[in-house]
Order: sequence, then C-alpha cells, then structure tokens
Amino acid sequence: MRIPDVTTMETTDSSIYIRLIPAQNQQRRMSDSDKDRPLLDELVFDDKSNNPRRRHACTGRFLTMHKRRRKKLQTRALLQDTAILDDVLHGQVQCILNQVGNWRFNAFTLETVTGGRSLPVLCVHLFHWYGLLDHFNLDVVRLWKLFSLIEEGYHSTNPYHNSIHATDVTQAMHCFIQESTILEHLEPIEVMASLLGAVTHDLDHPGVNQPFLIATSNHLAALYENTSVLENHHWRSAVGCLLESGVAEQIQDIRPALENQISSLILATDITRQQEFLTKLRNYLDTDTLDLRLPEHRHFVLQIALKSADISNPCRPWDVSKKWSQKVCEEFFRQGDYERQLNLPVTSLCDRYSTSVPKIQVGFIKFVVTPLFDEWHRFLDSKLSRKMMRNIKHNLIQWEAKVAAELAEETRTEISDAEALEHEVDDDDDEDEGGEVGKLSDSSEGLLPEVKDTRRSSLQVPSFGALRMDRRNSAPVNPPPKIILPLKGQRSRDAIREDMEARFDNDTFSMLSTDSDSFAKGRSSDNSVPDKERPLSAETLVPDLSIAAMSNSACADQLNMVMHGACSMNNTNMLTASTATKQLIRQQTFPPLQPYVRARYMSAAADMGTSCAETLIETKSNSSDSPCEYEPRGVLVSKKESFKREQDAYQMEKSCKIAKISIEPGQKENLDPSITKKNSTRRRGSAPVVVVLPSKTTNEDSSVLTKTEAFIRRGSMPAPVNRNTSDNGAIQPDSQYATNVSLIQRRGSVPCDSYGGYSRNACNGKNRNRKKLLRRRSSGGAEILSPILAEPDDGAGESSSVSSSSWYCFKREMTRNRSDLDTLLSKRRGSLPVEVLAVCHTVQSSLSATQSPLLATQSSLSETQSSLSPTQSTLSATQSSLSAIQSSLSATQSSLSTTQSSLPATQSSLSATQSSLSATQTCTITASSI
Ligand SMILES: Nc1ncnc2c1ncn2[C@@H]1O[C@@H]2COP(=O)(O)O[C@H]2[C@H]1O
Ligand SMILES: [Zn+2]
Repeated sequence: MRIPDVTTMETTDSSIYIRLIPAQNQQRRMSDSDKDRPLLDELVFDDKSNNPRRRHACTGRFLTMHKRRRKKLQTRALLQDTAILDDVLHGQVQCILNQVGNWRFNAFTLETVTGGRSLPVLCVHLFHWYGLLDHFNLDVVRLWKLFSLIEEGYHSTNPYHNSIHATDVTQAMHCFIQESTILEHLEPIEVMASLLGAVTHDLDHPGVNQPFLIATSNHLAALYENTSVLENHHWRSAVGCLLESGVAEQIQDIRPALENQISSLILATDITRQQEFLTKLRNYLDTDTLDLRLPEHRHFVLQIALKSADISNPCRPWDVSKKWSQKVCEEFFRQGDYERQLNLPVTSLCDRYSTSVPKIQVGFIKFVVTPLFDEWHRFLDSKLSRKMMRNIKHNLIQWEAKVAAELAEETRTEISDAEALEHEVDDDDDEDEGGEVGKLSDSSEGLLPEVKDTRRSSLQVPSFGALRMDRRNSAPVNPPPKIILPLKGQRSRDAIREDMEARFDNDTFSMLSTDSDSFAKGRSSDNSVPDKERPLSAETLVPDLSIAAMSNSACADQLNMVMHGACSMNNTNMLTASTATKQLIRQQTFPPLQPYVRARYMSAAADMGTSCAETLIETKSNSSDSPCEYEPRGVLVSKKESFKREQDAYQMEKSCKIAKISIEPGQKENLDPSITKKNSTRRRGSAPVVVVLPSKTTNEDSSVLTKTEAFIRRGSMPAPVNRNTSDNGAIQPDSQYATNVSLIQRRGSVPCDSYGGYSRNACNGKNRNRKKLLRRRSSGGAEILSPILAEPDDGAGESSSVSSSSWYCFKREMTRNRSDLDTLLSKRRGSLPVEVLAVCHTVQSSLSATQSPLLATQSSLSETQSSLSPTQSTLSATQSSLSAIQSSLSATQSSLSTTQSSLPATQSSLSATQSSLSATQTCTITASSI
C-alpha cells in the first residue's frame, strides 16, 4: 500500500476540514477566522436544527447515563473574545497527523493542539488516509458525528480511561496494522473494524473495574451477569454510536459483519482472557501455522493487535509512557479511595498507602506486558517490534530504579525514626549521667520539637487521626522495631517481590479489570475509615455520579454530597449527620435476568442482534458488488485479490454467523457455555436494597420517594454469593474467605414487607406493618434487619421497641468499645452494607440477652420439679394404699357376690324345707284325722 507523502496529506487533510464547513463557508479554512470554531460546533452539534450534544448530555446516551463534563480548554478563559486564541492549532495538528504512523506519537500533545478533540481528529484522518471514506462511500459529516459521539461517550473525569486513551490505542492499532506482515492481507472492512474497535474499546468506561461494579451492585454487572461486564458494555455502546450517527445506515450491507468483528475485538481486550490468547498465539508461532490468508487467522491477529495496543503504553518512549503510568495509577488509587470510603476491601493495587506507581509499573511490565509483547515481537519481528521491546526494557529499568530509591528512602526513614526513638530512650537512661545527650535534654520541652522535626512520615502517631491518611510505610508505631532494623531493607525487597508476583499472578490479573485479589481473599482494609466518615451504603454508592445516574435527582444530590463531601474533611460533620439517621430497608426484587430484560435494556444491541442475523447473508453480495475503483490508497487492493478475499471474508462471516447464532438466549459472550449454565443455576439472591434518608426538606410532595429520598440499589447479585459461586476464573474464593462470608451471606430473594410498610409509615405515621413484619418469614439477610434499624418512635410496637433498644444497646456498646467495631468491620466483605453487619451483631447480642432469662426459667423449673418429687412420692403411696383398699373392696365385692350367688340355693333349700315341712304337717294332720 502507498503511504501518502506529506504534501499530499496536507492537501487531503485540509479538504477534510473544508468539507466539514457548510457550503457557504467552504472557502474558509478553520484557522482563518475567529468564527471557525463556532461554525464547526454548529455544523456538528446543531445539525437538523436540534442540539444533540445538549440533549444527550442531559439524558445520557449510555447505560452509565454519563453526564459529560465539558473539557475545560485554556483558551475558553477568553470567552468574550474568542478570536484572540484558537483552540485548534492547525499547523501543529497537521504536523502531528503527518507523523501518525510514528511510534513516538504522543496522544496528549494531539489532544492539546486539537483543543481537546484528538479522538475525532485522529479517526477522521485515519479513515481518510486508509481510503475508507471513499471505499464505503461514507458521509464525512456523519463520520465526524460518529467520532464526536464516541468522544462524548468517554468520561473526561477519568484520569486514564478517557478519550485520550482511546486516541492512543487507536494510533497504536494503526501502527500495528500498518506492519507489512499484516497490512498486505487486510480487507477494508477489517481495517475499519480495527479502527472502530480500537477507538470504542473502552467506551463509557466508568473508571472502576468489574469487581467494583459487582461489589457495588451496579446494574451493568447484573445486566451482563458479572462476565466481561465492561467489555460487553463497550461494544454495545459502540453499536449505539454507529446507529445514532447515521453511519450504520450507510453501511447496511457490511453492518452485521462489521459489528461482529468489532464486538469480538473488544471482547478480546478483557484482560482476564490474556492467558487464553497468549497460549493460542504461542501455539500458532511454535507450530508456524498462522496463515493470514485465512480470515479467522487474520481476525485472531487483529485481536492480539488490539490487546497489545491496549497495554502498549509501557512500550512508548519513557516520557510518554511515564505519563500514562501515572494516569492509570491515579485511576487505580481513586478506586481504592472509593473502596475505603465504602468500607469495601481495598484492592491491593488500588491502595495508595501500601503501594506506589513504580511498584505497580514494575509488576505490570514484568508479568503482563512482557509476556504478550515477547510473543507479539516474535510474530512481527520488525523495526517497530524491536523498538517496542527496547522501550519496555528501558522503562522497566527506570521504574526498578525508582522502586529501589523508594526502598532506600523507606529504609533511611525507618532508621532515622528508630534512631530518634532510641535517642528518646537513651535520654531517659542518661538523665543522671549528664552526658552530651543529657545536656541537650536539660529541658524536656526543648527536646520535643527536635524529636518532632526528625520524625518522618512513615511512623504513625496514633492520636493524630488525620495523619493516618498520610502514612505510607509499614513500620509499626509501638514498640520501635529496633531488632529487625538491619534486615528491614532486605525484608522489604523480598516482600515487595512476593507482593508483586501475587498481584500480577498470571491466573488472576487481579488488579486490572475483572478480578481483585483483595476481594477474593477477603482482605480488609487497614485504612478503613472511622464509622462517622462512612458513606451511606455500599449498595448505592458508586464512584462517579455518572454511574449512579439511573436514580432520581434527589439521589444524585445525595451521592454528590457523599462523594465529594466525604473526600473533604470539612464536610465530615455533614456526613455524620446524614449517616446518623440512615436506615436500611429492602426494596422489591430485581427482575430476573431473562433475555428479554437484556433486550429491553439494550435497544441498540437488540437492533443489532436482529439485523446481524437477518442481513448477514447480504454481506457477501454487497461486498462483491462494490466496485474496487477507489484510490489506490491505504489498504485497498486489486480487484482480483479483492475477489479472492471476499470469498475468504464470506467464509469467515459464515463462521462468525454460526458462532453468533449458536449463542443461546441469555448466554453471554466471552463465556464457556457450560460455565454460564453452572453460574446461572447457581445464581442466588436478588433483592435490591434501599437506603432511605430522612427527609431533607419539608416538601409538600406526597411522593414517598421524594420524601424519603430513597437510594435505589440497582444491581442484584450480592457479591459474596457471586464470589463463592463464580468459578469462571473471574474471582476465586479461598476457604477462609468462604468461612467469613458464610457468616454474613445474603440469602434468597423473598421480598421484604418492610419496604411497603415503611412507605406507609412515612406517609401517615402509623405502624401498620409491624405485625406483618413479625409474621413475615424471613429468608435471612438484610431484609430481617430493617425493623431493627428503624429509629424508635412513640408508637412503636413491642417488637420494634425490643429491636430498637437492641440497636441502641449495640450502638452504645460500640461507642464504648471501638475496637469491637473495627474487628467487625474488618471482617466485612462484599456488597452488604456495614449497617447489615452491625445489625448482625445486634441480633447476636439481643439473642444472648434473651438467653439468660431463659436459663433462669429453666433452673426455677428444675427447682419446682425437685420440690414436686416428695409430693409425687406421697401421691404414689396414697395411690398404692388406694389400690390396696380397692383390692380389699373388690375381695369384699367378690365374697358378696359369692354370698349373693349362694342365696338362691339357700332359698331353694329353704323352700324345699318349707315344702317338706308342709308335707309333714299335712301328713301329721292326716294322721291325726285318721
Ligand atoms: N501502565 C499500566 N500500569 C498498570 N496497569 C495498566 C497500565 N496500562 C494499562 N493497564 C491496565 O491494563 C488494562 C487494559 O485494559 P483497560 O484499558 O480496560 O485497563 C487497563 C489497565 O487496567
Ligand atoms: Zn483500554
């Protein structure tokens, strides 16, 4: 392919800008007039007499509902006179764009000279340069709009994952696909997919990693079932931009194939899949079987290229690379700060108090970058790949030197700290001896400032709460580590090496994107903030308001207060006030994750999904129809070659289609189907949690939500459950973690009555739900705790008052014994808010309170039993005498009956006697008469 010369480019690129200006202004160059900038804005953003930018900025185009903060341009300070300075320095832009294929490219410089528009400027330039505009007959205004939408989709508030990172990765991708080994085989559609994939690969990135989204129950985690959450979101957002810009309309024929390729490229950037790709690449290279004439092999190489481009910043020249390293670590540390505020375990790589930029860089370069670039270099074996390898080595040496310097400084600090403490002890010992030290310590007041001055920041003064945040090193405060001091440096080095190896473990890639070792191991933060600084709830609090924007404006206000207020010590009081009255109740169950839910959420994806299936077959006919009469620029190839490749491309599209269609409804990309099945069957609880704050104002609005300012928890999967059940390589639990979690594991999804109950209470002040709460069959977990968390009120029923008093008992107890709370909090993991844990403790203590009266009752029962036993024996004696009487009675009865039975015989003998007597009498009478 022909690389255009500078003169040609100058003319060509000028024409891009000229074409962007409305017809009546075409004769004017961008830099010619003070009106150029507004004109461009008008053209790009006010097209069709709407104001799309403003509209989208308010409503949010992406699922994070990102409200873009407009970049502050230095020259905007001169708003009233825009003519004085132009944001876009066209001469310099041109100069940089002319060097766009150079590995020394600096995206930050392009960002500056383009007035913050590096992304669309670079991309339109590259599309033009490769001849894609002509080849696909693209409208440059739509294309500009596409890249403006993409630029807008990146969060300018992210230190690293912003549009400059997209620019950087796109330029790196451009460098890679220009490598002759690759370029000669590429189809125009593949070039377009590569550029679009690169520029959108982190679109709408929230600035935190996947474990954080899961731990804070972000709706994206629920939507993508905790699998390649961000990557799935990035490519779907990309498709949304293609649709919205109208570019999709122009490339109907190739759209399914293009979108398939973009999605597959972006999904490959999931860093947890690094090993999978690396093994495959090694295998290809070992067996020398990579054949770029095959579309699937080309696609695989493009996946590797994008993965490499994504982590290529350590391969840049030192000055550029260093800047990226600082930016990415700034974002990591920001996440660590959020985790600390949320009382989540602080991801080790995000903990600014236990690690440093050089340490992270050494680990990242050694364990992530080098293995990939070793293979990439083996494949490319070019001038560029050699340069990159040289840069990696050089940069690694720089960072290692910094780590060594840090260690030396730490050791020095610790020695001087220990010496200072040693002096203190010696001073006490020498007091009577009157030596030199004794002289200095004539007055203890005089000594104090000196000790204070020599003391370094690594030793923490326990009483100074604020200093805690500044503390960096790990030397314990009490007692001074005198004995271990000589070994300290060596120990630290070993510890750091081990630490790094653990952090950059090939299996986990824990710090990067989708895993977090501290989450998995249940490590608690050493720096957990005191209770009063704790924000409202882990369930609702997310780092950037843009991620929380699917709640109402009142929630956004509250989050804003927490997020920005909690950072400043001045606002602690405000926070304390709000946390003191916080209540936790549950809300209705999140809808189950059915395919239709996903479809509803992702209108763009749905659109894409159907069109993919429908129009895939048309792709071939279109691509063969398309004439190859474009300028011989960029990747464009001869007709004959093109035809052959179209056949290959068709084969690949067919295989893509098969792969796509074989995905069952609800199944996620990037996931082994068997794992999906296992996960989905194992998936547990889902009930979101709501934090209700007391009414801020006495608003007349009868809406419960407005009154209570409910923070609606979006996601549904409690983190502990997910971690326990997820075995797809994202997070591996260890046994200790599992044991800890089992204590607080959230249970099923029985909806809690208390939400409705609370609402009614809030409206009319009655306690209609109290009996209901008692009747309710709890599934365990947060829902059982809501009545306990409720503040006592006058009309409280029996159960409520018991619970409330336990809560206050617990609170009192905790205030007395902070260490208990600390222990409790330090055990805490995952997404359950701290309140839930606190209440677990409350329930336990109220249970033990209930147990003691029960025991008393039991002993009195046994006493009663023993006093009863004599009575029982009397009773049994009486019973036996009674039975004796009964038996004598029965004997009497039987003799009576015997007597009775003998009576008739006597009677009959009597009557016989009588009759014999009367016979005798008759005889006598007869005899006498005779
Ligand atoms: N210089 C760096 N140091 C540490 N981590 C990095 C560096 N560059 C990139 N990464 C990580 O690698 C990840 C690659 O994918 P992402 O761009 O989404 O996010 C990136 C960061 O998390
Ligand atoms: Zn990236």
